[in-house]
Amino acid sequence: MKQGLIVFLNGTSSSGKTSISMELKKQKEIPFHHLSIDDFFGNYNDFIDNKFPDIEPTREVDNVGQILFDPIMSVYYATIKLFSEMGLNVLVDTVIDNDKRFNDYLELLFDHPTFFVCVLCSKEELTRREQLRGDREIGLANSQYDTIYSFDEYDLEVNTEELSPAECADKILSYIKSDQDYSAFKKLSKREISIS
Ligand SMILES: Nc1ncnc2c1ncn2[C@@H]1O[C@H](COP(=O)(O)OP(=O)(O)OP(=O)(O)O)[C@@H](O)[C@H]1O
Repeated sequence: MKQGLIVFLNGTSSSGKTSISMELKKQKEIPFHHLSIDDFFGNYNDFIDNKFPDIEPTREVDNVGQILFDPIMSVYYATIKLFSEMGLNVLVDTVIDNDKRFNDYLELLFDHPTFFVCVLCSKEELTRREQLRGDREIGLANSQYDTIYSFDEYDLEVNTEELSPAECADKILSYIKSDQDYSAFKKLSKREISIS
């Protein structure tokens, strides 16, 4: 049995990853599961932000985020891998916002078919979308920009300022159906992590 294809959508917040994922899920030719990091953190955002609506904590803990963050990421990684092992195609909707995270993904996916897609958008348009959405901090995408778009290898690039989500999804599907290789991820190397 073949491993499931991992379509890895890399782009800043508001670049359009979820919108493309929804279009890919809508079509029935190639079935996909959508694995969004936002869904994995959904229940825990208040803890991470230190907001406790009901009962106030009686002790201070500095690294609440860290205590929860790493285990949640591990569950996310394990789910991507498990789905692919089960022969299910997955849409990985996340942000690679630091080098350690990138190294984790490289280690996790090096022996799985990984289609690395750059979901690109200009800084001006990202800010415009943040203002329209109202549910993302203004400037978040710009603060992530240089790190997230620092990779020089992709199998495919989609520009969400020029193409609608449906057109981006079509481009991704055409690539998959063309039976071209998924080689970008394998060409990337682990990054040096500086310990300060
Ligand atoms: N191709 C596109 N053209 C125009 N607007 C778009 C396009 N793709 C997404 N948008 C708009 O941009 C906003 C963010 O889209 P979306 O939620 O898909 O981004 P995202 O990358 O998943 O963001 P996040 O990582 O913050 O969850 C939405 O308001 C959406 O309607």
